[in-house]
Amino acid sequence: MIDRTIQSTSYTLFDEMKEGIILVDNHGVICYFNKSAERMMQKQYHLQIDQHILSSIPTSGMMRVLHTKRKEEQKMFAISEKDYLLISRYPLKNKENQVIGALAVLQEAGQKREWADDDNIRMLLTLVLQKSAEAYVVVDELGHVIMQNSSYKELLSILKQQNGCELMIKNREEVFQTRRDAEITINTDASSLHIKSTPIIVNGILKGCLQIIHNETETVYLKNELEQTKSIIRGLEHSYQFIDFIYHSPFMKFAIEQAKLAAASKRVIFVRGEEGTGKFMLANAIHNGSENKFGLFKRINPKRDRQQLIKLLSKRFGNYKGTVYLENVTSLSMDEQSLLLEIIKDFGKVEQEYSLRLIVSSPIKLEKALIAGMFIEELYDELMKSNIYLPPLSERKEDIYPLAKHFLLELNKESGRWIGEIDLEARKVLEAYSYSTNILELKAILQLAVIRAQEESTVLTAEHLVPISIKTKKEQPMDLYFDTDEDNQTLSVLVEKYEKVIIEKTLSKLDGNKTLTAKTLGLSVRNLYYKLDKYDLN
Ligand SMILES: Nc1ncnc2c1ncn2[C@@H]1O[C@H](COP(=O)(O)OP(=O)(O)OP(=O)(O)O)[C@@H](O)[C@H]1O
Repeated sequence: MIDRTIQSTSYTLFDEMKEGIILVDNHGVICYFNKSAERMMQKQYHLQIDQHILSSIPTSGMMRVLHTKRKEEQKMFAISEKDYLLISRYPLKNKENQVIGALAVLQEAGQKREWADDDNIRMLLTLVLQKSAEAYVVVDELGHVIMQNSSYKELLSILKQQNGCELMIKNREEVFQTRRDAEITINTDASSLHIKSTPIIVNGILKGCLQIIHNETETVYLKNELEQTKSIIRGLEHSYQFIDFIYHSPFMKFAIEQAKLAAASKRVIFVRGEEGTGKFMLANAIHNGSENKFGLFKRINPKRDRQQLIKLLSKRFGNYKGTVYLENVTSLSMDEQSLLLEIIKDFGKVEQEYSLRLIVSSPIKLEKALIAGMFIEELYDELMKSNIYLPPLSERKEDIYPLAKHFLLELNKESGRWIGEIDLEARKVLEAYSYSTNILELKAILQLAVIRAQEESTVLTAEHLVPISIKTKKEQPMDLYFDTDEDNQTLSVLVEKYEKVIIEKTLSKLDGNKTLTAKTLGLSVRNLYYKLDKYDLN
């Protein structure tokens, strides 16, 4: 029970207060409430002395305070959907610290505010919008601007240039019609703006629209930068200059001179040459020697890079500021050839301004395809107008030795060896060899030779050039176990015997490497396996 003296002195005081006061005993029974409390509560609740607080206010927190013995300050309490009270509740304790009741102090918190009508909220919103890096504009249902932030104002000049204001209105009208979010992106070479419009609906009524403009120009710029950097890195991996070419032959000298001239012109260039003669290397050097050198160098193999090929043939590389290297032109279908012909003709037109540089190559003699009716004659004529021929190593033997020395140096660097010399016999062997894949094969042979050479070797000898030694030996009398005078042996038996010994010897010389053995003997790996099985050499 609440002390009677407290009661009498407090009640007179409480009656005068504008705050509402409600007092309950330790059981939660209402002992007192002042006029302010009655007035504040009457919209929803009916307070009555000697009634339990939960009968008057079912959601009251007084029982909790009695139980926890802890005060609660400035808690929001809803009287109706719009009206709120701020309530502080205090446990009342006697001298023995026993809870004898609880006191609630009620203050009016006012009405729940309408977003747009309330100055404070408007101020708060404006502050948030102003601080945002995104550009915002809020318009009412008639399209009048209610709020806009500084980022939006900054973007206005770009928006105006790009027809952006009209597009924003269109986007907003779509929102008004559908009452759903709508988005649009405005892209130009210089900038990219993404606009998102959201309806503002209050109590089911459309009040306006919030438009957020995200300036992606910087992102796009950074993306482009990244692409360019990547392309430069990619380029560096396979980047060639004219000075990287090793040659002594007049043929190559002529080809390089032609290529330098071609790099300075805008013509479509056709590079001809057998496999591994340096067509890619030359195309890349032309790119790096041209004004397109900062653009990407795209290599398109018609069989592998279908999408890129389609892009090229449908002229979607129009303003591409790099070089497209289309290799293996003979593998294009006739339809594709005629599209390519159209593009090449376009390049020839004076009025046609192509920033793209196009280099086409073919590893086989086009004449063969032409005679077989597999190549469009007009395309052949067009290509041949500016063709550069890279001869096979057999036609420029004087290049073999300097090339071999060059690759040897590279291999030394890679493997930490020092084979600085190629002896005379090895040189002769290298120069006499008939390379089927030209410089590619020369490189492979030297690679293997370095592996085979002793750790401390400083001179490359013919002994190290295994595949070549064998091929050369094939032309000369061979030190194989083979006797054609043997009686009672048919030719096929003799051939098989001979074949078996050759495979066995080659395999052992190549340290059991089946791929190289197959390559050296001109067999497919599958065929070699078949023969190994047949002669029980596994
Ligand atoms: N004159 C040269 N000097 C130095 N290296 C060369 C020379 N010619 C070619 N190479 C090298 O030989 C290898 C084969 O060259 P590339 O790939 O350019 O030949 P390709 O004719 O394009 O071959 P494919 O017909 O297989 O496409 C490359 O590693 C290249 O760097």
